[in-house]
Amino acid sequence: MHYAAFLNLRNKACVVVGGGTIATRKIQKLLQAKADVTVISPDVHPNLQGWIANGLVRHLARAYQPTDLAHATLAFAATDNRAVNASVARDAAAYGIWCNVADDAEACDFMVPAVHQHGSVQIAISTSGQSPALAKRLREALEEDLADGGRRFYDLLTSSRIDDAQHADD
Ligand SMILES: C[C@@]1(CC(=O)O)c2cc3[nH]c(cc4nc(cc5[nH]c(cc(n2)[C@H]1CCC(=O)O)[C@@](C)(CC(=O)O)[C@@H]5CCC(=O)O)C(CC(=O)O)=C4CCC(=O)O)c(CCC(=O)O)c3CC(=O)O
Ligand SMILES: NC(=O)C1=CN([C@@H]2O[C@H](COP(=O)(O)OP(=O)(O)OC[C@H]3O[C@@H](n4cnc5c(N)ncnc54)[C@H](O)[C@@H]3O)[C@@H](O)[C@H]2O)C=CC1
Repeated sequence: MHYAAFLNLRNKACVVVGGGTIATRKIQKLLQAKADVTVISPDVHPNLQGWIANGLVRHLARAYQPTDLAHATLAFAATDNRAVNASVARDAAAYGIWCNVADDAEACDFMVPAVHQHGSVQIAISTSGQSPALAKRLREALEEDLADGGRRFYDLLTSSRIDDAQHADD
């Protein structure tokens, strides 16, 4: 079982290796958290290109080098090359920083959950890395229910309140 936590990444140096679809998804969430993002990749996804042009993301347009992690707080290995991702994870460990590895749940120091957000409330869903597609489906089911009035979700909250009250009487 992993330890669930919400990170304050404001102004923290986050280095993302790889600039494709998955890197772009991770970076979108990092920008929402006001992290200081550097992406290292010879080419980048069009959305990422826009953020780079707007000065929201720093881009090193080349292949990864081990010293790229020297001043990072967190590392994200998100290339389409397993060996490169494994090197990023190894180098991060040598620098004593935590690494998310997009193609290897076992190698992750931390994993990114599926998140439903409403204002300052966030509901994060993880399957402990066992089924990311299920985490996504659960988030979508929650969002569909909430868009439809949230009856199932509120029923669940109410029933757990009753359980809590019963336990309090024990
Ligand atoms: C361990 C983890 C590491 C990490 O990335 O943090 C990881 C790992 C892997 N994902 C893989 C596949 C897919 N992942 C998704 C989607 C999401 N994956 C996310 C998180 C995580 N994915 C972490 C565990 C989270 C947990 O605990 O459950 C989400 C929740 C968050 C996010 O990425 O932002 C986001 C949904 C966001 C949302 O919509 O809410 C989809 C569907 C899609 O993309 O539409 C597919 C195709 C699935 C299919 O086709 O079945 C593979 C195989 C890759 C390969 O070999 O090709 C690996 C590698 C492995 O499993 O070892
Ligand atoms: N964790 C997750 O949620 C998911 C993970 N994946 C995994 O993520 C990996 C990446 O997927 P996509 O983003 O769709 O691939 P993609 O092909 O869109 O992007 C790969 C990126 O890696 C870059 N790259 C390749 N070698 C590099 C190097 N040596 N240094 C720096 N950058 C390098 C490329 O320039 C490209 O920008 C896939 O291989 C897959 O295994 C796939 C689906 C979901």
